[in-house]
Amino acid sequence: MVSPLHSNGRAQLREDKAVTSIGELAPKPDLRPELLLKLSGKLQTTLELSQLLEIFFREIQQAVLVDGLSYNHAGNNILQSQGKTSPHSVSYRLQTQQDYMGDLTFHRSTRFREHELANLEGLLTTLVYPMRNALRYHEALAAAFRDPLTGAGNRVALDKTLSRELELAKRHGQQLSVLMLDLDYFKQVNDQHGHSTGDKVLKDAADCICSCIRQTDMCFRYGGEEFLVMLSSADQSGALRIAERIRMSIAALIFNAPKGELQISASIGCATLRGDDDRDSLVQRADKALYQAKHGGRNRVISDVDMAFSELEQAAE
Ligand SMILES: Nc1nc2c(ncn2[C@@H]2O[C@H](COP(=O)(O)OP(=O)(O)OP(=O)(O)O)[C@@H](O)[C@H]2O)c(=O)[nH]1
Repeated sequence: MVSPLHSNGRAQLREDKAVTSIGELAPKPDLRPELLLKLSGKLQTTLELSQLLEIFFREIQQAVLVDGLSYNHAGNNILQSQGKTSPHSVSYRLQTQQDYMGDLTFHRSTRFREHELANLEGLLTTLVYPMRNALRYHEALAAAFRDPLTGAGNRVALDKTLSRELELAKRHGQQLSVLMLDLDYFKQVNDQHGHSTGDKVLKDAADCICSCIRQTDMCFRYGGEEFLVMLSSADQSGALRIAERIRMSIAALIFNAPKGELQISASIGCATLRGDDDRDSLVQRADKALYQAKHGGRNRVISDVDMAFSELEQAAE
């Protein structure tokens, strides 16, 4: 089903018009069956959402000239666009009886005429099922890279992402920092409050970390109660600031466990990319700093630079 959402220009007439099928909209589409057949065939050649939108945007130009196309699926955090935005736009919601498949907006410098809107609606019917398949593929891929308990990235995602980001940071001379974070005395949480409370604590700690970082940063579950946070474009002082914010936010969490209120803390090791680093050396320095934070009493942040200083001091003694 394709439902008009909102629009401007002449298409404004359609605002709030609830439709249950294309057939209810007047006028009827004026599209060559061969065009629809060809478009349908091309849309079935890919499961990649961006490619699907690219094909759709390119092929519909034969029937209706459009400057740009944007696609938004808030639930899946997807926002994609083709071409350019223009003053006039018309939006449609794509859905079947079972699935919501996002909102699509067409942009143009001139108003859409009624027969063009009817044609767009006709063209959109070819997109519904390929879009559903592309979304399922997208969700399956996302699930393969996500830790099911916490929603953080898993180790597979970490391996892929960190190598890529490290290469990019080096090539563009940008900063990159990582935080290695471990919840303190987590075994006691499980032992005293039960495993399901432990699971809840892990999930809330991951949410808490994500709420302290930017959208371009990423949080991965590294192991049981250990997380790695990748901070793009963050130098040492920026990374320390974020680490401290995370530490304080986790310490402020209050859990209503069956045996009463429970609070937790986290120790964090922080390392910033150096010229001679590879993925392993960067992570190892963050891990070493985390070890220091644990041995320094826990609930604290230690950076690789602090660690280097204390090693120098020890050597001088
Ligand atoms: N509930 C729950 N517990 C987990 C999960 N993964 C690992 N754990 C537990 O996390 C605990 C980690 O314990 P330790 O490695 O001794 O660390 P700790 O008690 O946090 O002590 P420090 O790190 O030294 O502060 C173990 O009891 C694991 O069973 C999980 O997915 N859910």
